[in-house]
Amino acid sequence: MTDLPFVSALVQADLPVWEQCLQTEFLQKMENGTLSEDCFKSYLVEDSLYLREYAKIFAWGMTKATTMAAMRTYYSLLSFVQENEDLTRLRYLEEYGLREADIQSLPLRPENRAYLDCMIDAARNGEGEAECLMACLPCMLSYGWLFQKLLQRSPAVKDTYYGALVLDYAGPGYDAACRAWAERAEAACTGLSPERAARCRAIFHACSEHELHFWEMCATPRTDI
Ligand SMILES: Cc1ncc(C[n+]2csc(CCO)c2C)c(N)n1
Repeated sequence: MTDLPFVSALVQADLPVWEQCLQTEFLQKMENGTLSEDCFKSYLVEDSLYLREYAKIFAWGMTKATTMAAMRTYYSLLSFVQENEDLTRLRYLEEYGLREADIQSLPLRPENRAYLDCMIDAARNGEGEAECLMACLPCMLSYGWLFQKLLQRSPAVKDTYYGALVLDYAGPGYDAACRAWAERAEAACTGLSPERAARCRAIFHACSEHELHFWEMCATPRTDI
């Protein structure tokens, strides 16, 4: 991504945070095959709630779109999230006897709520596409980076129960999607005033930190499912 200077600099600056994500108890256990199904089930439930709310970031983005190109970015992101995020997750949920409809009334845990509030605030109160995309990007790019690393370091993970999830994010299809989002974010962040560029960097960084807190939270399962 050296041809995307704004986005590359963001990623470089936050690699230490993403490295910390890899060191969290949840991902370490996923990598070495000792993650309990309780923890994983809890992650799936929390993440399903997260993804439902995550869709609203694009809704806020759309209200501010000034071009058809921006509109298209939002709806293609929205449909990608709904289609790609859902397949594997719904299959796992089903194995636990959980249907998506059954978990909708569960409360979001505080770390999840705080992360979503941060993203929604950026999309709702930011000036436009740049802020909205900065809020979404760490979630998208960190997953690609994390699961590629995990698979490189421990190829045997693909033969574990969690292999399907890892492969979803570590493959070339997901990588190509990340590249397309990064290009879109680069275009949205090119030529911003220094003040606005700094605000965008702060949003990206805050969201990377929230990803870390989300992984940390997942080491302790929910007690209400
Ligand atoms: C807490 C949390 N953070 C990131 C993702 C990953 N993710 C969410 S939307 C999206 C883009 C389309 O797939 C990606 C990669 C997740 N599932 N849960």
